[in-house]
Amino acid sequence: MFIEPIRRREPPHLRVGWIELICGSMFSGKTEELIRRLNRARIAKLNVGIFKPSLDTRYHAQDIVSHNASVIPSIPVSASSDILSMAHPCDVVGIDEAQFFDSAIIDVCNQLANDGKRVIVAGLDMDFSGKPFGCMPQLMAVAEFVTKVHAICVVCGDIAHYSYRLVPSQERVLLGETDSYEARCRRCFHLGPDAPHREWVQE
Ligand SMILES: Nc1ncnc2c1ncn2[C@@H]1O[C@H](COP(=O)(O)OP(=O)(O)O)[C@@H](O)[C@H]1O
Ligand SMILES: Cc1cn([C@H]2C[C@H](O)[C@@H](COP(=O)(O)O)O2)c(=O)[nH]c1=O
Ligand SMILES: [Zn+2]
Repeated sequence: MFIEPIRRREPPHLRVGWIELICGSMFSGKTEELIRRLNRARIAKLNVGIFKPSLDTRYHAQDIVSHNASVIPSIPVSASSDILSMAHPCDVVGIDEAQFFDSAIIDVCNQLANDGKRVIVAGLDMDFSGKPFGCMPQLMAVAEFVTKVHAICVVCGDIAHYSYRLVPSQERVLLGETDSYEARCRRCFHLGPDAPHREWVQE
């Protein structure tokens, strides 16, 4: 488990900020981990701002919702630069689905951290074809802390770090959940549509 660096209450001009990145495949627990860290910051009575790309309307237009139904309210933004002005009063800034943001998100995160804020970003590190997704490689490079979380392969039960797409679209952006994607390990990702899904074992 990630142990948060202590957020001391220095005067704003003395604060040191940083970037934490939470990455992994779909269903790996990125959003749960983001919500966990943000809730702890709220318990510490810090001013927390939470943002997501407005195109992510999958579960809810405004809230961030995990596959396990944890929820936290957020502000949907269409351009990453919108976060800069809105996050001005915040001590802690949470950003979900970072892979969907434009490349300016890297400067935005750096500016927020340079301004003394704790910036916690979650996003998919690879798309459905196994290629690095958008701004994620650059965010990994500039973050002080990177946490890679893993799902469970729904074919064989091993650790999964790929998001296998079940539908024929080749568009990079295709919102969905278990209707359109499966978490798969390296071996089962390459088995394609004929992968033999393990049956439930009853003891
Ligand atoms: N194949 C899977 N592996 C692990 N967790 C899964 C899987 N399928 C569904 N889940 C559920 O998804 C939850 C994680 O959801 P979430 O935090 O939204 O993940 P992410 O943001 O990485 O897509 C898990 O706690 C679990 O309840
Ligand atoms: C692999 C992949 C995923 N997406 C979409 C599908 C979901 O709407 C989000 C990922 O959400 P999660 O919180 O990580 O489960 O991204 C996509 O558009 N393209 C892809 O290649
Ligand atoms: Zn597998």
